[in-house]
Amino acid sequence: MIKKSIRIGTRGSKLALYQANLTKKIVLETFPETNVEIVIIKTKGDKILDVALSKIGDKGLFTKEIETALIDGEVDIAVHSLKDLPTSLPDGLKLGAVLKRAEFRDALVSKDGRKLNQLTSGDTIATSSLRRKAGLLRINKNFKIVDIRGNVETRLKKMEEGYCDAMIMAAAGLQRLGLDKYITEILDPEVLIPATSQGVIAIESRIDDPEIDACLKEINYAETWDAIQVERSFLHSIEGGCQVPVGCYTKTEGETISITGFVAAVDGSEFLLGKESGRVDEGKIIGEKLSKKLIDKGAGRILANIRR
Ligand SMILES: NCc1[nH]cc(CCC(=O)O)c1CC(=O)O
Repeated sequence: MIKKSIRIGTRGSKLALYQANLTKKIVLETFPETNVEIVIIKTKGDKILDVALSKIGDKGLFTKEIETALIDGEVDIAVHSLKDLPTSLPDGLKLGAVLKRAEFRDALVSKDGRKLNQLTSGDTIATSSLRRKAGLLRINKNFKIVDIRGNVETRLKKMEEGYCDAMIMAAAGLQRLGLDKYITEILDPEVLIPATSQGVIAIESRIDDPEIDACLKEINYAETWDAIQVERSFLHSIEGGCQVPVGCYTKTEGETISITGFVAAVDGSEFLLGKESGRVDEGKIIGEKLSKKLIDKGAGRILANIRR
C-alpha cells in the first residue's frame, strides 16, 4: 500500500524549499495519485544568524526540530541536505532514500572574477566552514579567512560591499537557487575536498513506516545511495561533524568505488590525506578502512586537539 497523502517536513529557506519541492515533484511523478503537502519547520540554525556555525557547536543544527516533528508524526518524511544530517540519527528515524546527486564540488565566487590560483596572500576569503578554511590554508597559508553567515543573497551583497574578495560555497546550492552566474570557478575536488555527501538531497523517515518505505524504495537513487554509504561510514568512523575540518569524495567506476578523504588541523598546519577503494556494496568497510588509515597517520591527535 502506498500512502494516500505525504507531508514533507522542511526548513523554510529558499534552498530547503527548492529541495522539498523537487522531492515532491519526484514523488508525484512516481505516484501521481498521492497528495503531497510541504510543512515548513523553523530550526535553531535558522534562528541564530550572527554566530559562525563552527562556534554554535551543535550537531543537527538545521535538522533537530524537523526530526522531532517526524518522530511525533506531524510529518511523514523530512527532506534535508544530506551534508547537514549527522551520521547518527535519533532513535526511531532512518535515512530512507536519497535523490540523484547534483554537483558535489565547491565553487569559488570572487568579486573581480579571479580564479583560485590567481588569488594571492592577503586576499580575504569568506567561509564559516572549518573544512574550507583548512583546505584554503593548505593552498596558501597567507590567505585571510573570515567567517560569513546568512543566505546566499546576503553573502553576495556582503562581498559587493567589500567584506571579502572571494567566497566558497557549494556549487549545488548556487545552482539550485538559479545563481550559477555568480560561480567564478568550480573547484577541482583534489584542490578543495568537498564535504561528505555534498550535493545530495536526503529523505529521512521513521523506522516503522512500511507505507513510506514502499514509496521511498521507488524514489531512492541507487548509485548515489552506494556512494553516500562509503562517505558517511568514513565520517562516522572518524567522528567528524562540522566542528572538525574533514571532507571526502567518491568516484564510482563499474563495480568499484574509491574514496579520497582528509582530516586537518583547524589552522591548516597539518593535512592528512588518504585514499581507499573497494566494491560498491562494501561501503561501510571502505569508509572504516579510510578512517583507520588516517588515524594511523595521526588523525587521532589532530581530533583530540580540536575537541580539547
Ligand atoms: N551548510 C549549508 C549547506 N547545506 C547544503 C548546502 C548546499 C547544498 C548541498 O551541498 O547539497 C549548503 C550551502 C553551502 O555549503 O554552501
